Amino acid sequence: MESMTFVLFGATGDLAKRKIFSALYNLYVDQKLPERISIIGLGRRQLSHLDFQEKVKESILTFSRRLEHNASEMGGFLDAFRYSALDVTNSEDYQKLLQVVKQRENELEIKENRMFYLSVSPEFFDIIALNIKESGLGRTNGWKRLMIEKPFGHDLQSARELNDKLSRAFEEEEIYRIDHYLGKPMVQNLEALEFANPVLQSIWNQEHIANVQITASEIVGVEERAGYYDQAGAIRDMVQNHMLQMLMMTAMHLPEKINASEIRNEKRKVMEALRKVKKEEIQSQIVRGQYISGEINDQSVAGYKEEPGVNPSSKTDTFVAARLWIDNPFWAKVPFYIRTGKRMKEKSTRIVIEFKNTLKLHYKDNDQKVEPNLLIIEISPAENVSLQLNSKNPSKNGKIEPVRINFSCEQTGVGVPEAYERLIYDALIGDSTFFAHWKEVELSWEWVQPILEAFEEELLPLYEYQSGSYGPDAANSLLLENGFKWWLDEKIESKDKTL
Ligand SMILES: NC(=O)C1=CN([C@@H]2O[C@H](COP(=O)(O)OP(=O)(O)OC[C@H]3O[C@@H](n4cnc5c(N)ncnc54)[C@H](OP(=O)(O)O)[C@@H]3O)[C@@H](O)[C@H]2O)C=CC1
Ligand SMILES: O=C1O[C@H](COP(=O)(O)O)[C@@H](O)[C@H](O)[C@H]1O
Repeated sequence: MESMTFVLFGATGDLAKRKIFSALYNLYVDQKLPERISIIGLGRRQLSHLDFQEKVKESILTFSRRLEHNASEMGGFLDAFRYSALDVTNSEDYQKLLQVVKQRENELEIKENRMFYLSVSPEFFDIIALNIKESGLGRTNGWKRLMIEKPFGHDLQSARELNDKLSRAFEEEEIYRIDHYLGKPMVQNLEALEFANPVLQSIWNQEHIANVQITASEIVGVEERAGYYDQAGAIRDMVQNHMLQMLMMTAMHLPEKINASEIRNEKRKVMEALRKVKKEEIQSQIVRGQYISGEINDQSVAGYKEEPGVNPSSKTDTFVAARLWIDNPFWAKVPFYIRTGKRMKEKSTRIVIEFKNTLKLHYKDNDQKVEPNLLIIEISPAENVSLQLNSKNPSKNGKIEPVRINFSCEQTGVGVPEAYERLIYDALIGDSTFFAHWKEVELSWEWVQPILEAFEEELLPLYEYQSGSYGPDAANSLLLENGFKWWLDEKIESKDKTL
């Protein structure tokens, strides 16, 4: 790999501490960083290089997936780090930064390849890009790249404005928009699952599939992020990005060639075919909810409005479910259901593909209930693929019962790279397959925009749901109306109450 400089804005922040330093360290230990790399951390506070290196070390000891550390390896890694105090709004600080970058490039004989990682509040994304351009940091005779965290905009207009500003300093192919769900091994595996298995490929369409269900449920509540979350809600925090990315990865068509631009092209086509929800139809296609107090794992937890920092009369959605239709020949009659929520019964991200149940007809004259075949892709915390088939149970007089066949794909553990490692590595080698292209982001905002407006205009109810439940009952009705149910939910919980 070519030598380079990695400039980290927000190096004193939470994300750097919990994810980025460990990811870089693990890449270093796995020999996936260039031999010569200069890593420059930035933040407003004053820190010496040594203090900063000590902070990096502490983060790694606390958060790295590795349990054992070799002292000389750690020393070699920390040696790459320098710290420079910089206020992102102060253009003179970028001149100082340029000098530090150049000095290290000279010392280490590093090519002018520069990666800029923005792990700071999104309000700073545009000013930083502008200053990178104007200071000369972006004028290199190597490559330059920008890695950018979410959220990318607050709505369609702000996302477009941000993109316009970024594109004055960086070309689209130089921008790596992180969606950490695209770094999850099983999301990356979706592509192979379909395309590398002709048996699945041949039935991955509306002729054989009855519906697709994508769930991302969380046990945690809003935690310490009320300031951000109360303005965002589940629709911006999860649906606009992670849920729609999972939908694109599931529904995209096999490209002629499997490479970044072809895959992103196919994903874009899915979004272009995604039927827009008209405002007057939103109430019948979208369900929103907010958690109230309840019990999770035998612990009482507070309701959303009682959480620190949340407006006590907040109407923010902490749960969203939706029925979506993709108007193309592959998926025309297949409903896609998505749901995501905080303070739900379990932490589970999964995709369930329900196949059409033609067997019902054969068994209609006897008492036999035949369940449909399911393909269950568990993304996290378990990573697994299983197939639900039907089989005779000899101990029950040959009664036909569903059985699950597991193809264990467990990819966790100390030896397996985490999402941030995969994504940072891909960006370092210039592979943008698992980053969100601007077109995907824009089309996602276009789909979400009328829903945001309907929420603001109170065009649909905000259902309460108890913490520790599967969300409001109305989310079950979305499926029941088409004769389906959410698979893998143990039972349907209490009746809904509107706020
Ligand atoms: N934390 C997480 O788990 C996740 C975070 N993200 C995203 O990552 C980004 C960073 O989040 P997070 O680390 O949690 O945020 P923090 O608030 O913990 O850190 C913010 C960082 O920005 C720096 N900073 C703030 N103001 C300035 C300024 N004027 N000039 C220079 N530096 C400044 C701070 O440094 P100092 O105080 O020294 O100035 C600090 O290093 C955000 O976009 C967030 O949405 C995305 C997914 C998950
Ligand atoms: O981006 C986000 O994702 C997390 C959930 O991520 P996961 O990897 O734990 O499934 C969510 O908690 C957070 O609100 C959101 O900003």
